[in-house]
Amino acid sequence: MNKAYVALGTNIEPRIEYLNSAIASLDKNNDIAIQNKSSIYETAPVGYADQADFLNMVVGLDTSLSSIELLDICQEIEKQLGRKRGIRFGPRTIDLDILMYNYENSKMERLIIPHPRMQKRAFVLIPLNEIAPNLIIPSTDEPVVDLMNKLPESDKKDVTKWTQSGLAEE
Ligand SMILES: Nc1ncnc2c1ncn2[C@@H]1O[C@H](COP(=O)(O)OP(=O)(O)OP(=O)(O)O)[C@@H](O)[C@H]1O
Ligand SMILES: Nc1nc2c(c(=O)[nH]1)N=C(CO)CN2
Repeated sequence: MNKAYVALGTNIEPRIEYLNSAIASLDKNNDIAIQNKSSIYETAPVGYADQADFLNMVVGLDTSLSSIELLDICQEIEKQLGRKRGIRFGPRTIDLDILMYNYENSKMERLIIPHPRMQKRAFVLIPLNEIAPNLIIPSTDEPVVDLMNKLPESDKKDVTKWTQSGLAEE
């Protein structure tokens, strides 16, 4: 069995429905078993500022799929949920990024693991830290908690827990 971490992001309404549908689609795949889920965070857009806030979260899963087969499933779910490719880093109904696959450190044409931008992203490291603080990221040899603590305060403050009621928790 292989262990993978997948980051989910959405900034087109209904954001919560897109997250829930993507997780349900992953979980109903016979070759995937979701083991843990982070809280959902509301996050300011990074990379391309002129767009709506995102909801982000991370799931940990066990899978018998290879990393490329898992990427195919993630891209299929993106397609089913109406993701259109447009502006780089721009708005999307759902984005599924493979952060880690076992302790692989590999670059293929379609897939780079660990995800090349994860170490700098508060919207990835804060939820990942909730479910896997001690996970070592091979390209850096550092655990998630240390990478998260090194993020600038200004990035961390743009990531707040999201609740259905709309009342922020932190
Ligand atoms: N670890 C990875 N997870 C998902 N896609 C990846 C990964 N590494 C490389 N890719 C490739 O990146 C391509 C572009 O992905 P995508 O359009 O989701 O990028 P993006 O969401 O705009 O940016 P980012 O990857 O920074 O979140 C995909 O077609 C996929 O083949
Ligand atoms: N806050 C936030 N910003 C982003 C996100 C995301 O998921 N959350 N995804 C992006 C796609 O690459 C670009 N910018």
